Amino acid sequence: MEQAAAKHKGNTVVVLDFGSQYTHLITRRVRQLGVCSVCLIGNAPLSTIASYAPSLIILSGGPHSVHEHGSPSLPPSFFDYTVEHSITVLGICYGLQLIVKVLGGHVKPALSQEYGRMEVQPVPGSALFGDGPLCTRLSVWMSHGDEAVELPNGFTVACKSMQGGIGAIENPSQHIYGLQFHPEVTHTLRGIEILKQILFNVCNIKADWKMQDVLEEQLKLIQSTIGPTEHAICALSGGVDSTVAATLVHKAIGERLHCVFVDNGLLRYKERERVMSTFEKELHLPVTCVDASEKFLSKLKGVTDPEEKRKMIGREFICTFDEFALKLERELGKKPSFLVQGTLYPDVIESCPPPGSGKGHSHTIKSHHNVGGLPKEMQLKLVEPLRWLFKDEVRKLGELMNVPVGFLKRHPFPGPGLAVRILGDVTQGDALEIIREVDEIFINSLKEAGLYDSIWQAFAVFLPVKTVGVQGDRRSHSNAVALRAITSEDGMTADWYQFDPKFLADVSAKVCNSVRGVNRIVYDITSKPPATVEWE
Ligand SMILES: Nc1ncnc2c1ncn2[C@@H]1O[C@H](COP(=O)(O)OP(=O)(O)OP(=O)(O)O)[C@@H](O)[C@H]1O
Ligand SMILES: O=c1[nH]c(=O)c2[nH+]cn([C@@H]3O[C@H](COP(=O)(O)O)[C@@H](O)[C@H]3O)c2[nH]1
Ligand SMILES: NC(=O)CC[C@H](N)C(=O)O
Ligand SMILES: [Mg+2]
Repeated sequence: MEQAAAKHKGNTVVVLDFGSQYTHLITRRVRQLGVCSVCLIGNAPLSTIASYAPSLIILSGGPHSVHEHGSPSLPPSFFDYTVEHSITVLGICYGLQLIVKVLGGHVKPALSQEYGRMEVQPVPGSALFGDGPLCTRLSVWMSHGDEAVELPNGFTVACKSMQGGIGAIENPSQHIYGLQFHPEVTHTLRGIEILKQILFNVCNIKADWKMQDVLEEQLKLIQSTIGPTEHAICALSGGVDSTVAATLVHKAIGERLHCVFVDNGLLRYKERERVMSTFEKELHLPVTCVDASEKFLSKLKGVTDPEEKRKMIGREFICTFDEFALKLERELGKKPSFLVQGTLYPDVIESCPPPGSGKGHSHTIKSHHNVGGLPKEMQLKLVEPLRWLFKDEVRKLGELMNVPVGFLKRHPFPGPGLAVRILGDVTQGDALEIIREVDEIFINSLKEAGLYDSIWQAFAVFLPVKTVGVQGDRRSHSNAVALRAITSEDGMTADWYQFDPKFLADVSAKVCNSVRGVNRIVYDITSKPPATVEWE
Protein backbone atom coordinates (compact mmCIF):
# COMPACT_ATOMS: atom_id res chain seq x y z
CA MET A 1 0.00 0.00 0.00
CA GLU A 2 2.86 2.38 0.74
CA GLN A 3 4.12 1.77 -2.78
CA ALA A 4 0.64 1.98 -4.20
CA ALA A 5 0.15 5.36 -2.58
CA ALA A 6 3.48 6.59 -3.97
CA LYS A 7 2.21 5.91 -7.47
CA HIS A 8 -0.97 7.89 -6.85
CA LYS A 9 0.77 11.00 -5.52
CA GLY A 10 -1.55 13.98 -5.86
CA ASN A 11 -4.57 11.67 -5.97
CA THR A 12 -4.30 10.12 -2.52
CA VAL A 13 -6.51 10.58 0.52
CA VAL A 14 -4.95 10.22 3.96
CA VAL A 15 -7.42 9.37 6.72
CA LEU A 16 -6.21 10.31 10.20
CA ASP A 17 -7.70 7.98 12.79
CA PHE A 18 -8.95 9.37 16.09
CA GLY A 19 -10.46 6.05 17.17
CA SER A 20 -13.85 6.07 15.46
CA GLN A 21 -15.42 2.68 14.84
CA TYR A 22 -16.03 3.99 11.30
CA THR A 23 -12.51 5.07 10.32
CA HIS A 24 -12.01 1.96 8.21
CA LEU A 25 -15.29 2.65 6.47
CA ILE A 26 -14.08 6.07 5.36
CA THR A 27 -10.94 4.51 3.83
CA ARG A 28 -13.04 1.86 2.20
CA ARG A 29 -15.64 4.22 0.73
CA VAL A 30 -12.90 6.37 -0.79
CA ARG A 31 -11.31 3.30 -2.40
CA GLN A 32 -14.72 2.14 -3.62
CA LEU A 33 -14.89 5.47 -5.46
CA GLY A 34 -11.63 4.58 -7.21
CA VAL A 35 -9.31 6.78 -5.15
CA CYS A 36 -6.20 5.58 -3.33
CA SER A 37 -6.66 5.93 0.42
CA VAL A 38 -4.47 5.15 3.43
CA CYS A 39 -5.23 5.35 7.11
CA LEU A 40 -2.71 6.71 9.63
CA ILE A 41 -2.88 7.29 13.36
CA GLY A 42 -4.31 10.73 14.23
CA ASN A 43 -1.09 12.26 15.49
CA ALA A 44 1.15 10.81 12.76
CA PRO A 45 4.16 13.08 12.15
CA LEU A 46 3.74 15.63 9.37
CA SER A 47 6.66 14.04 7.53
CA THR A 48 4.78 10.71 7.36
CA ILE A 49 1.61 12.41 6.14
CA ALA A 50 3.60 14.41 3.58
CA SER A 51 5.25 11.25 2.22
CA TYR A 52 1.86 10.31 0.70
CA ALA A 53 1.50 13.73 -0.97
CA PRO A 54 -2.24 13.75 -0.19
CA SER A 55 -4.76 16.05 -1.87
CA LEU A 56 -7.24 15.48 0.90
CA ILE A 57 -6.78 14.68 4.59
CA ILE A 58 -9.85 13.37 6.39
CA LEU A 59 -9.95 13.62 10.20
CA SER A 60 -12.08 10.77 11.54
CA GLY A 61 -14.57 10.79 14.39
CA GLY A 62 -13.63 9.39 17.77
CA PRO A 63 -14.82 8.45 21.24
CA HIS A 64 -13.03 11.33 23.02
CA SER A 65 -14.11 14.90 23.72
CA VAL A 66 -11.83 17.62 22.39
CA HIS A 67 -12.07 19.45 25.72
CA GLU A 68 -11.01 16.35 27.74
CA HIS A 69 -7.47 16.64 29.06
CA GLY A 70 -5.12 14.53 26.90
CA SER A 71 -7.62 13.88 24.11
CA PRO A 72 -5.94 13.06 20.78
CA SER A 73 -5.01 16.03 18.64
CA LEU A 74 -3.29 16.92 15.38
CA PRO A 75 0.47 17.10 14.87
CA PRO A 76 1.96 20.57 15.54
CA SER A 77 1.67 23.12 12.67
CA PHE A 78 -0.80 20.85 10.89
CA PHE A 79 -2.85 23.66 9.34
CA ASP A 80 0.26 25.69 8.38
CA TYR A 81 1.29 22.65 6.35
CA THR A 82 -2.10 22.03 4.72
CA VAL A 83 -2.70 25.69 3.87
CA GLU A 84 0.82 26.12 2.49
CA HIS A 85 0.38 23.09 0.20
CA SER A 86 -3.30 23.78 -0.64
CA ILE A 87 -4.29 20.39 0.81
CA THR A 88 -8.00 20.07 1.58
CA VAL A 89 -8.94 19.03 5.13
CA LEU A 90 -12.28 17.42 5.96
CA GLY A 91 -13.15 16.78 9.61
CA ILE A 92 -15.91 14.31 10.41
CA CYS A 93 -17.62 14.61 13.82
CA TYR A 94 -14.68 14.60 16.29
CA GLY A 95 -12.61 15.76 13.30
CA LEU A 96 -14.87 18.82 12.86
CA GLN A 97 -14.69 19.55 16.57
CA LEU A 98 -10.90 19.29 16.46
CA ILE A 99 -10.71 21.81 13.57
CA VAL A 100 -12.87 24.23 15.54
CA LYS A 101 -10.86 23.86 18.72
CA VAL A 102 -7.38 23.98 17.18
CA LEU A 103 -8.21 27.06 15.08
CA GLY A 104 -9.57 29.07 18.02
CA GLY A 105 -13.33 28.39 18.04
CA HIS A 106 -15.27 26.81 20.89
CA VAL A 107 -16.72 23.30 21.40
CA LYS A 108 -18.82 22.29 24.41
CA PRO A 109 -21.10 19.45 25.55
CA ALA A 110 -24.43 19.88 23.76
CA LEU A 111 -27.63 20.41 25.74
CA SER A 112 -29.32 17.76 23.64
CA GLN A 113 -27.10 15.04 22.18
CA GLU A 114 -27.75 13.77 18.67
CA TYR A 115 -27.62 10.00 18.10
CA GLY A 116 -29.06 8.27 15.04
CA ARG A 117 -31.04 9.55 12.09
CA MET A 118 -31.33 13.36 11.76
CA GLU A 119 -32.27 15.80 9.04
CA VAL A 120 -30.00 18.63 7.92
CA GLN A 121 -30.55 21.51 5.50
CA PRO A 122 -27.57 22.84 3.47
CA VAL A 123 -27.15 26.60 3.16
CA PRO A 124 -27.77 27.53 -0.52
CA GLY A 125 -24.56 28.18 -2.44
CA SER A 126 -22.16 26.65 0.09
CA ALA A 127 -18.88 25.32 -1.33
CA LEU A 128 -19.58 21.90 0.22
CA PHE A 129 -23.11 21.31 -1.06
CA GLY A 130 -23.39 23.80 -3.96
CA ASP A 131 -26.73 24.85 -5.42
CA GLY A 132 -27.44 21.58 -7.20
CA PRO A 133 -29.09 18.31 -6.18
CA LEU A 134 -27.34 18.12 -2.79
CA CYS A 135 -28.78 21.46 -1.71
CA THR A 136 -31.87 19.85 -0.30
CA ARG A 137 -32.96 18.46 3.06
CA LEU A 138 -30.70 15.46 3.76
CA SER A 139 -31.29 12.48 5.99
CA VAL A 140 -28.01 11.82 7.83
CA TRP A 141 -26.56 9.73 10.69
CA MET A 142 -25.23 11.56 13.73
CA SER A 143 -23.48 10.24 16.82
CA HIS A 144 -22.22 13.04 19.03
CA GLY A 145 -22.56 14.63 22.44
CA ASP A 146 -20.42 17.73 21.88
CA GLU A 147 -21.13 20.63 19.55
CA ALA A 148 -19.29 23.57 18.01
CA VAL A 149 -20.78 26.75 19.44
CA GLU A 150 -18.34 29.35 18.12
CA LEU A 151 -16.59 29.00 14.77
CA PRO A 152 -12.98 30.08 14.17
CA ASN A 153 -12.33 33.17 12.00
CA GLY A 154 -13.00 32.63 8.32
CA PHE A 155 -15.52 29.77 8.83
CA THR A 156 -19.21 29.75 7.98
CA VAL A 157 -22.00 27.26 8.59
CA ALA A 158 -22.61 25.15 5.45
CA CYS A 159 -25.59 23.25 6.76
CA LYS A 160 -27.79 23.17 9.84
CA SER A 161 -29.54 20.35 11.63
CA MET A 162 -33.31 20.63 12.11
CA GLN A 163 -32.64 21.04 15.84
CA GLY A 164 -30.71 24.19 14.97
CA GLY A 165 -27.25 22.67 15.55
CA ILE A 166 -24.33 22.90 13.15
CA GLY A 167 -24.40 20.20 10.46
CA ALA A 168 -21.34 21.30 8.47
CA ILE A 169 -18.79 24.13 8.40
CA GLU A 170 -16.44 25.48 5.75
CA ASN A 171 -13.58 27.82 5.06
CA PRO A 172 -13.12 27.44 1.28
CA SER A 173 -10.26 29.91 0.96
CA GLN A 174 -8.16 27.73 3.31
CA HIS A 175 -9.68 24.48 1.95
CA ILE A 176 -10.96 23.38 5.38
CA TYR A 177 -14.34 21.67 5.80
CA GLY A 178 -16.18 19.79 8.52
CA LEU A 179 -19.24 17.53 8.72
CA GLN A 180 -20.90 16.88 12.07
CA PHE A 181 -22.60 13.79 10.59
CA HIS A 182 -21.08 10.60 9.13
CA PRO A 183 -21.21 10.47 5.30
CA GLU A 184 -19.42 7.07 5.33
CA VAL A 185 -22.25 5.04 6.92
CA THR A 186 -25.06 3.69 4.75
CA HIS A 187 -27.63 5.25 7.10
CA THR A 188 -26.63 8.66 5.71
CA LEU A 189 -28.76 8.23 2.63
CA ARG A 190 -26.77 10.36 0.19
CA GLY A 191 -23.42 9.90 1.95
CA ILE A 192 -21.69 8.54 -1.16
CA GLU A 193 -22.85 11.52 -3.22
CA ILE A 194 -21.52 13.87 -0.54
CA LEU A 195 -18.14 12.08 -0.57
CA LYS A 196 -18.07 12.20 -4.38
CA GLN A 197 -18.81 15.93 -4.32
CA ILE A 198 -15.89 16.47 -1.92
CA LEU A 199 -13.43 14.20 -3.76
CA PHE A 200 -14.20 15.15 -7.34
CA ASN A 201 -15.65 18.68 -7.17
CA VAL A 202 -14.17 20.29 -4.09
CA CYS A 203 -10.73 18.59 -4.38
CA ASN A 204 -10.56 17.69 -8.09
CA ILE A 205 -9.02 14.29 -7.31
CA LYS A 206 -8.64 11.77 -10.16
CA ALA A 207 -10.07 8.29 -9.64
CA ASP A 208 -7.08 6.20 -10.67
CA TRP A 209 -7.07 3.40 -8.06
CA LYS A 210 -7.42 -0.14 -9.48
CA MET A 211 -6.94 -3.63 -8.05
CA GLN A 212 -4.58 -4.41 -10.94
CA ASP A 213 -2.27 -1.68 -9.54
CA VAL A 214 -2.33 -3.31 -6.11
CA LEU A 215 -1.38 -6.62 -7.70
CA GLU A 216 1.56 -5.23 -9.67
CA GLU A 217 2.82 -3.08 -6.83
CA GLN A 218 2.56 -5.86 -4.27
CA LEU A 219 4.50 -8.22 -6.55
CA LYS A 220 7.34 -5.69 -6.76
CA LEU A 221 7.21 -4.98 -3.03
CA ILE A 222 7.34 -8.69 -2.15
CA GLN A 223 10.28 -9.23 -4.52
CA SER A 224 12.24 -6.36 -3.02
CA THR A 225 11.41 -7.33 0.59
CA ILE A 226 12.32 -11.02 0.26
CA GLY A 227 15.22 -10.40 -2.11
CA PRO A 228 16.54 -12.63 -4.92
CA THR A 229 17.88 -15.55 -2.84
CA GLU A 230 15.95 -15.72 0.46
CA HIS A 231 13.25 -18.31 1.14
CA ALA A 232 9.83 -17.75 2.75
CA ILE A 233 7.29 -19.89 4.54
CA CYS A 234 3.59 -19.27 4.02
CA ALA A 235 1.13 -20.28 6.68
CA LEU A 236 -1.73 -21.61 4.62
CA SER A 237 -5.07 -22.25 6.34
CA GLY A 238 -7.28 -23.23 3.42
CA GLY A 239 -9.05 -19.90 3.88
CA VAL A 240 -9.42 -17.17 1.29
CA ASP A 241 -6.88 -14.73 2.74
CA SER A 242 -3.88 -17.00 3.11
CA THR A 243 -4.59 -18.66 -0.24
CA VAL A 244 -4.62 -15.30 -2.02
CA ALA A 245 -1.48 -14.24 -0.10
CA ALA A 246 0.29 -17.50 -1.03
CA THR A 247 -0.71 -17.23 -4.69
CA LEU A 248 0.64 -13.68 -4.76
CA VAL A 249 3.95 -14.56 -3.13
CA HIS A 250 4.28 -17.68 -5.25
CA LYS A 251 3.93 -15.47 -8.33
CA ALA A 252 6.62 -13.17 -6.91
CA ILE A 253 9.28 -15.65 -5.73
CA GLY A 254 8.30 -19.02 -7.24
CA GLU A 255 9.66 -22.16 -5.61
CA ARG A 256 11.42 -20.23 -2.87
CA LEU A 257 7.98 -20.15 -1.22
CA HIS A 258 7.22 -23.12 1.06
CA CYS A 259 3.63 -23.43 2.24
CA VAL A 260 2.68 -25.12 5.49
CA PHE A 261 -0.79 -26.13 6.61
CA VAL A 262 -1.09 -26.83 10.33
CA ASP A 263 -3.58 -29.35 11.63
CA ASN A 264 -4.02 -27.82 15.08
CA GLY A 265 -6.76 -30.24 16.12
CA LEU A 266 -9.21 -27.33 15.97
CA LEU A 267 -10.27 -27.75 12.35
CA ARG A 268 -13.73 -28.46 10.96
CA TYR A 269 -15.09 -31.84 9.83
CA LYS A 270 -12.64 -33.46 7.36
CA GLU A 271 -11.08 -30.02 6.77
CA ARG A 272 -7.52 -31.33 6.57
CA GLU A 273 -8.27 -33.84 3.82
CA ARG A 274 -10.40 -31.35 1.90
CA VAL A 275 -7.92 -28.50 2.07
CA MET A 276 -4.92 -30.61 1.11
CA SER A 277 -6.73 -32.05 -1.88
CA THR A 278 -7.88 -28.59 -3.08
CA PHE A 279 -4.35 -27.20 -2.84
CA GLU A 280 -2.97 -30.03 -4.86
CA LYS A 281 -5.68 -30.46 -7.48
CA GLU A 282 -7.07 -26.94 -7.98
CA LEU A 283 -4.49 -24.44 -6.83
CA HIS A 284 -1.25 -26.26 -7.68
CA LEU A 285 0.49 -24.82 -4.64
CA PRO A 286 3.18 -26.94 -2.96
CA VAL A 287 2.03 -27.49 0.62
CA THR A 288 3.33 -29.54 3.55
CA CYS A 289 0.82 -30.61 6.18
CA VAL A 290 2.11 -30.61 9.77
CA ASP A 291 0.06 -32.49 12.34
CA ALA A 292 0.45 -30.50 15.55
CA SER A 293 -2.96 -31.39 16.97
CA GLU A 294 -1.68 -33.15 20.09
CA LYS A 295 0.58 -30.25 20.97
CA PHE A 296 -2.15 -27.61 20.55
CA LEU A 297 -4.77 -29.61 22.42
CA SER A 298 -2.50 -30.48 25.33
CA LYS A 299 -1.55 -26.80 25.74
CA LEU A 300 -5.23 -25.80 25.65
CA LYS A 301 -6.31 -28.31 28.30
CA GLY A 302 -7.99 -26.44 31.14
CA VAL A 303 -7.65 -23.00 29.51
CA THR A 304 -10.98 -21.18 29.65
CA ASP A 305 -10.21 -17.48 29.20
CA PRO A 306 -10.86 -16.41 25.57
CA GLU A 307 -7.86 -14.09 25.32
CA GLU A 308 -5.61 -16.71 26.96
CA LYS A 309 -6.72 -19.25 24.37
CA ARG A 310 -6.07 -16.88 21.49
CA LYS A 311 -2.62 -15.92 22.72
CA MET A 312 -1.66 -19.53 23.39
CA ILE A 313 -2.75 -20.54 19.89
CA GLY A 314 -0.77 -17.63 18.40
CA ARG A 315 2.34 -18.83 20.24
CA GLU A 316 1.86 -22.47 19.20
CA PHE A 317 1.41 -21.49 15.55
CA ILE A 318 4.68 -19.59 15.61
CA CYS A 319 6.51 -22.48 17.35
CA THR A 320 5.19 -24.81 14.65
CA PHE A 321 6.33 -22.45 11.88
CA ASP A 322 9.78 -22.11 13.50
CA GLU A 323 10.13 -25.91 13.63
CA PHE A 324 9.06 -26.15 10.00
CA ALA A 325 11.71 -23.52 9.12
CA LEU A 326 14.38 -25.62 10.89
CA LYS A 327 13.31 -28.71 8.98
CA LEU A 328 13.55 -26.78 5.72
CA GLU A 329 16.98 -25.51 6.71
CA ARG A 330 18.18 -29.09 7.00
CA GLU A 331 16.73 -29.91 3.58
CA LEU A 332 17.73 -26.74 1.70
CA GLY A 333 20.94 -25.86 3.51
CA LYS A 334 19.40 -22.41 4.01
CA LYS A 335 16.94 -21.19 6.60
CA PRO A 336 13.82 -19.34 5.37
CA SER A 337 13.78 -15.91 6.95
CA PHE A 338 10.25 -14.73 6.13
CA LEU A 339 6.76 -15.77 7.18
CA VAL A 340 3.89 -14.89 4.82
CA GLN A 341 0.48 -14.50 6.49
CA GLY A 342 -2.95 -13.60 5.12
CA THR A 343 -3.60 -10.89 7.70
CA LEU A 344 -6.32 -8.42 6.62
CA TYR A 345 -7.06 -4.84 7.56
CA PRO A 346 -9.97 -5.73 9.91
CA ASP A 347 -7.69 -8.18 11.81
CA VAL A 348 -5.29 -5.29 12.37
CA ILE A 349 -7.93 -2.73 13.36
CA GLU A 350 -9.65 -4.98 15.87
CA SER A 351 -6.38 -6.13 17.45
CA CYS A 352 -5.22 -2.51 17.86
CA PRO A 353 -3.29 -1.73 21.03
CA PRO A 354 -5.39 0.03 23.67
CA PRO A 355 -5.40 3.82 24.07
CA GLY A 356 -2.60 5.12 26.24
CA SER A 357 -0.10 2.70 24.69
CA GLY A 358 0.79 5.49 22.28
CA LYS A 359 0.06 3.21 19.33
CA GLY A 360 -3.61 3.70 18.58
CA HIS A 361 -6.84 5.39 19.61
CA SER A 362 -9.26 2.47 19.11
CA HIS A 363 -10.12 -0.13 21.70
CA THR A 364 -8.83 -3.76 21.61
CA ILE A 365 -11.79 -6.01 20.87
CA LYS A 366 -9.95 -9.34 20.77
CA SER A 367 -6.47 -10.45 19.79
CA HIS A 368 -6.72 -12.05 16.40
CA HIS A 369 -4.26 -14.89 16.74
CA ASN A 370 -2.16 -13.75 13.80
CA VAL A 371 -1.84 -10.15 15.00
CA GLY A 372 -2.14 -9.55 18.75
CA GLY A 373 -1.27 -13.16 19.60
CA LEU A 374 2.21 -13.22 18.04
CA PRO A 375 5.11 -13.64 20.46
CA LYS A 376 7.75 -10.88 20.64
CA GLU A 377 10.70 -13.28 20.31
CA MET A 378 9.59 -14.54 16.87
CA GLN A 379 12.52 -15.28 14.56
CA LEU A 380 10.84 -15.07 11.16
CA LYS A 381 10.17 -11.66 9.60
CA LEU A 382 6.54 -11.07 8.62
CA VAL A 383 5.31 -10.49 5.07
CA GLU A 384 1.64 -9.52 5.05
CA PRO A 385 0.70 -8.33 1.56
CA LEU A 386 -3.03 -8.07 2.35
CA ARG A 387 -2.62 -6.06 5.55
CA TRP A 388 -4.26 -2.98 4.00
CA LEU A 389 -7.14 -4.73 2.25
CA PHE A 390 -10.69 -5.69 3.12
CA LYS A 391 -12.15 -9.11 2.41
CA ASP A 392 -14.03 -8.11 -0.75
CA GLU A 393 -10.85 -6.48 -2.08
CA VAL A 394 -8.92 -9.68 -1.36
CA ARG A 395 -11.52 -11.67 -3.27
CA LYS A 396 -11.08 -9.31 -6.24
CA LEU A 397 -7.30 -9.71 -6.07
CA GLY A 398 -7.78 -13.51 -6.03
CA GLU A 399 -9.98 -13.31 -9.13
CA LEU A 400 -7.30 -11.31 -10.94
CA MET A 401 -4.87 -14.17 -10.25
CA ASN A 402 -7.39 -16.81 -11.37
CA VAL A 403 -7.96 -18.38 -7.96
CA PRO A 404 -11.14 -20.46 -8.54
CA VAL A 405 -14.24 -18.39 -7.71
CA GLY A 406 -15.82 -21.24 -5.74
CA PHE A 407 -12.80 -21.16 -3.45
CA LEU A 408 -12.92 -17.38 -3.06
CA LYS A 409 -16.53 -17.64 -1.87
CA ARG A 410 -15.63 -19.83 1.13
CA HIS A 411 -16.90 -18.44 4.41
CA PRO A 412 -14.12 -17.11 6.64
CA PHE A 413 -12.87 -19.47 9.33
CA PRO A 414 -10.84 -18.01 12.21
CA GLY A 415 -7.27 -19.22 12.78
CA PRO A 416 -7.99 -20.30 16.38
CA GLY A 417 -10.70 -22.43 14.78
CA LEU A 418 -13.10 -24.40 16.92
CA ALA A 419 -11.28 -23.18 20.05
CA VAL A 420 -13.27 -19.94 19.88
CA ARG A 421 -16.46 -21.84 19.11
CA ILE A 422 -16.31 -24.13 22.14
CA LEU A 423 -16.95 -21.90 25.10
CA GLY A 424 -14.64 -22.71 28.00
CA ASP A 425 -12.23 -25.66 27.93
CA VAL A 426 -11.82 -26.89 24.34
CA THR A 427 -10.94 -30.39 25.47
CA GLN A 428 -14.13 -30.88 27.56
CA GLY A 429 -15.86 -34.21 26.81
CA ASP A 430 -16.86 -34.73 23.18
CA ALA A 431 -17.15 -31.01 22.46
CA LEU A 432 -14.86 -31.09 19.41
CA GLU A 433 -16.62 -34.05 17.78
CA ILE A 434 -20.06 -32.65 18.55
CA ILE A 435 -19.35 -29.21 17.13
CA ARG A 436 -17.78 -30.67 13.99
CA GLU A 437 -20.85 -32.76 13.26
CA VAL A 438 -23.34 -29.96 13.95
CA ASP A 439 -21.35 -27.49 11.84
CA GLU A 440 -21.21 -29.94 8.93
CA ILE A 441 -24.98 -30.50 9.02
CA PHE A 442 -25.66 -26.75 9.22
CA ILE A 443 -23.31 -25.83 6.36
CA ASN A 444 -24.53 -28.67 4.13
CA SER A 445 -28.13 -27.59 4.77
CA LEU A 446 -27.22 -24.04 3.72
CA LYS A 447 -25.65 -25.32 0.53
CA GLU A 448 -28.61 -27.55 -0.25
CA ALA A 449 -31.00 -24.64 0.30
CA GLY A 450 -28.90 -22.41 -1.99
CA LEU A 451 -28.24 -19.99 0.88
CA TYR A 452 -24.48 -20.43 1.37
CA ASP A 453 -23.43 -17.57 -0.93
CA SER A 454 -25.87 -15.02 0.45
CA ILE A 455 -24.54 -15.52 3.97
CA TRP A 456 -21.19 -14.04 4.94
CA GLN A 457 -20.40 -16.60 7.61
CA ALA A 458 -22.25 -19.39 9.37
CA PHE A 459 -21.22 -21.84 12.07
CA ALA A 460 -22.16 -23.72 15.23
CA VAL A 461 -21.08 -22.91 18.79
CA PHE A 462 -20.73 -25.45 21.60
CA LEU A 463 -22.29 -24.17 24.82
CA PRO A 464 -20.94 -25.59 28.06
CA VAL A 465 -24.43 -25.99 29.48
CA LYS A 466 -26.51 -29.12 29.77
CA THR A 467 -30.25 -28.89 29.43
CA VAL A 468 -33.05 -31.37 30.09
CA GLY A 469 -34.76 -32.97 27.14
CA VAL A 470 -37.05 -35.86 26.34
CA GLN A 471 -35.84 -38.22 23.63
CA GLY A 472 -37.52 -41.56 22.93
CA ASP A 473 -39.65 -41.09 26.05
CA ARG A 474 -36.47 -40.92 28.07
CA ARG A 475 -35.17 -37.99 30.02
CA SER A 476 -31.94 -36.63 28.54
CA HIS A 477 -29.45 -34.21 30.05
CA SER A 478 -27.33 -33.11 27.12
CA ASN A 479 -25.62 -30.14 25.54
CA ALA A 480 -27.12 -27.09 23.93
CA VAL A 481 -25.61 -25.85 20.70
CA ALA A 482 -26.02 -22.39 19.14
CA LEU A 483 -26.17 -21.65 15.43
CA ARG A 484 -24.95 -18.33 14.05
CA ALA A 485 -25.33 -16.93 10.54
CA ILE A 486 -24.53 -13.36 9.62
CA THR A 487 -24.51 -10.94 6.74
CA SER A 488 -21.66 -8.47 6.57
CA GLU A 489 -19.51 -6.42 4.22
CA ASP A 490 -16.18 -6.98 5.94
CA GLY A 491 -16.73 -8.65 9.30
CA MET A 492 -16.38 -5.34 11.13
CA THR A 493 -20.12 -4.91 11.50
CA ALA A 494 -22.64 -7.66 10.96
CA ASP A 495 -26.32 -8.46 11.12
CA TRP A 496 -27.90 -11.82 11.97
CA TYR A 497 -29.46 -13.64 9.04
CA GLN A 498 -33.25 -13.95 9.03
CA PHE A 499 -33.95 -17.54 7.96
CA ASP A 500 -37.30 -18.91 7.05
CA PRO A 501 -38.30 -20.63 10.38
CA LYS A 502 -38.87 -23.89 8.47
CA PHE A 503 -35.19 -23.99 7.52
CA LEU A 504 -34.12 -23.60 11.15
CA ALA A 505 -36.64 -26.20 12.27
CA ASP A 506 -35.26 -28.68 9.73
CA VAL A 507 -31.65 -28.12 10.81
CA SER A 508 -32.64 -28.41 14.47
CA ALA A 509 -34.41 -31.70 13.85
CA LYS A 510 -31.55 -33.09 11.78
CA VAL A 511 -29.00 -32.21 14.46
CA CYS A 512 -30.97 -33.54 17.43
CA ASN A 513 -31.80 -36.72 15.55
CA SER A 514 -28.28 -37.49 14.43
CA VAL A 515 -25.76 -35.92 16.80
CA ARG A 516 -25.44 -37.79 20.05
CA GLY A 517 -25.04 -35.52 23.07
CA VAL A 518 -27.18 -32.61 21.77
CA ASN A 519 -30.80 -32.05 22.76
CA ARG A 520 -31.27 -28.32 22.22
CA ILE A 521 -30.51 -25.81 19.46
CA VAL A 522 -30.65 -22.05 19.83
CA TYR A 523 -30.21 -19.42 17.11
CA ASP A 524 -28.10 -16.30 17.75
CA ILE A 525 -30.05 -13.13 16.89
CA THR A 526 -27.41 -10.56 17.78
CA SER A 527 -25.80 -8.11 15.40
CA LYS A 528 -22.21 -6.83 15.67
CA PRO A 529 -22.13 -4.53 17.60
CA PRO A 530 -23.10 -5.27 20.36
CA ALA A 531 -21.88 -8.87 19.92
CA THR A 532 -18.86 -9.95 17.88
CA VAL A 533 -19.08 -12.58 15.13
CA GLU A 534 -17.31 -15.36 17.04
CA TRP A 535 -18.47 -16.02 20.58
CA GLU A 536 -14.94 -15.79 22.02
N1 LIG B 1 -4.37 -24.13 10.15
C1 LIG B 1 -3.52 -23.18 9.76
N2 LIG B 1 -2.32 -23.52 9.22
C2 LIG B 1 -1.47 -22.56 8.82
N3 LIG B 1 -1.71 -21.23 8.92
C3 LIG B 1 -2.87 -20.83 9.44
C4 LIG B 1 -3.85 -21.77 9.88
N4 LIG B 1 -4.91 -21.08 10.33
C5 LIG B 1 -4.63 -19.77 10.18
N5 LIG B 1 -3.39 -19.60 9.64
C6 LIG B 1 -2.72 -18.32 9.34
O1 LIG B 1 -3.40 -17.25 10.01
C7 LIG B 1 -3.90 -16.30 9.08
C8 LIG B 1 -5.22 -15.71 9.51
O2 LIG B 1 -6.26 -16.68 9.50
P1 LIG B 1 -7.67 -16.29 8.90
O3 LIG B 1 -8.61 -17.37 9.22
O4 LIG B 1 -8.03 -14.89 9.25
O5 LIG B 1 -7.40 -16.16 7.36
P2 LIG B 1 -7.59 -17.21 6.23
O6 LIG B 1 -7.83 -18.51 6.87
O7 LIG B 1 -6.46 -17.12 5.33
O8 LIG B 1 -8.86 -16.68 5.49
P3 LIG B 1 -10.37 -16.78 5.94
O9 LIG B 1 -10.62 -15.52 6.76
O10 LIG B 1 -11.09 -16.76 4.65
O11 LIG B 1 -10.55 -18.00 6.73
C9 LIG B 1 -4.02 -17.07 7.80
O12 LIG B 1 -4.01 -16.19 6.70
C10 LIG B 1 -2.82 -17.98 7.86
O13 LIG B 1 -1.66 -17.27 7.48
O1 LIG C 1 -7.64 -14.69 11.37
C1 LIG C 1 -8.41 -14.61 12.29
N1 LIG C 1 -7.88 -14.78 13.48
C2 LIG C 1 -8.57 -14.71 14.60
O2 LIG C 1 -8.03 -14.85 15.69
C3 LIG C 1 -9.97 -14.42 14.42
N2 LIG C 1 -10.98 -14.24 15.29
C4 LIG C 1 -12.10 -13.97 14.55
N3 LIG C 1 -11.82 -14.00 13.26
C5 LIG C 1 -12.73 -13.75 12.14
O3 LIG C 1 -12.82 -12.34 11.98
C6 LIG C 1 -14.17 -11.92 11.70
C7 LIG C 1 -14.66 -10.99 12.79
O4 LIG C 1 -14.78 -11.77 13.94
P1 LIG C 1 -15.10 -11.19 15.39
O5 LIG C 1 -16.29 -10.28 15.23
O6 LIG C 1 -15.41 -12.39 16.23
O7 LIG C 1 -13.87 -10.47 15.83
C8 LIG C 1 -14.96 -13.21 11.60
O8 LIG C 1 -14.97 -13.59 10.25
C9 LIG C 1 -14.16 -14.19 12.44
O9 LIG C 1 -14.36 -15.54 12.07
C10 LIG C 1 -10.51 -14.26 13.15
N4 LIG C 1 -9.73 -14.36 12.08
N1 LIG D 1 -18.64 10.30 16.74
C1 LIG D 1 -17.79 11.20 17.19
O1 LIG D 1 -16.78 11.51 16.57
C2 LIG D 1 -18.08 11.75 18.57
C3 LIG D 1 -17.21 12.91 18.94
C4 LIG D 1 -17.35 13.30 20.40
N2 LIG D 1 -16.92 12.21 21.23
C5 LIG D 1 -18.81 13.67 20.70
O2 LIG D 1 -19.52 12.94 21.38
O3 LIG D 1 -19.27 14.69 20.27
MG1 LIG E 1 -9.31 -18.84 8.11
